Amino acid sequence: MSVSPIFIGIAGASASGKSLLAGTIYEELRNTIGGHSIAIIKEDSYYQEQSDLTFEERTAINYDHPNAFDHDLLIDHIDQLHQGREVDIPIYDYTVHNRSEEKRPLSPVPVIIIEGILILHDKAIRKRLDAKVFMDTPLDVCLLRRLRRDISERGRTVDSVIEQYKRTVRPMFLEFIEPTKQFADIIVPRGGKNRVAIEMIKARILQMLAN
Ligand SMILES: Nc1ncnc2c1ncn2[C@@H]1O[C@H](COP(=O)(O)OP(=O)(O)O)[C@@H](O)[C@H]1O
Ligand SMILES: Nc1ccn([C@@H]2O[C@H](COP(=O)(O)O)[C@@H](O)[C@H]2O)c(=O)n1
Repeated sequence: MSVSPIFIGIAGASASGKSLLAGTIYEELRNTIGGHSIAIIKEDSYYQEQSDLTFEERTAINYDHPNAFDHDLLIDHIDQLHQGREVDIPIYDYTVHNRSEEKRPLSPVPVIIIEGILILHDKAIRKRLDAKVFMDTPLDVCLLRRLRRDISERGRTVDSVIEQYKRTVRPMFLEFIEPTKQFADIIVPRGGKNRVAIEMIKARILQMLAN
């Protein structure tokens, strides 16, 4: 019998703790429902393919605008998984601002967490989610965390992180990301280590699985 997954969406500013929250729920639920019962999809995997552009051209792109994502492909993958079919998820490489050659096959599993800055922006995605979470972490905290992470993990410099923050990250957060808080079922203050929020989301997932 094929599985029709439950989809949980986690949105919020860059470096607000979406990946940490998703990873924590994943690790802790694995112990309860089994490792083959839960998976994470990153919206970042669906940044537009842009091999036709030079590295300099790709560096100049606004990666915080909804148009930077191929949401149609993400929607198609959600629907395929919903129908019990395996999908090939692109793998994104931030250091070159492009998809890599490889893909990650994902079979339908009972619980799929989808996390990304604009996961609640698109109505067509929202209506496919069974629960919607928004990380409400203060922007100054996000900037400090992003600075550290992007330098150690995404090949960036202090100057490039600050320049990008002023040019796109902050303005696009205010224009496109923060307004999606209204669509959330659960708003998580402080970030990915909020224990009460983690327990509540896990309990809700287990309840949905039982029904
Ligand atoms: N509550 C927290 N306390 C300390 N560090 C955190 C916390 N939440 C996230 N981080 C760190 O901040 C960085 C960004 O978090 P991440 O979960 O990757 O954010 P997002 O997925 O929203 O971009 C990571 O290095 C992560 O380990
Ligand atoms: N080539 C890229 C692609 C994306 N970004 C930034 O990533 C942020 C979203 O990812 P999070 O894990 O931080 O939620 C987004 O704010 C983009 O600015 C990038 O810097 N380079």
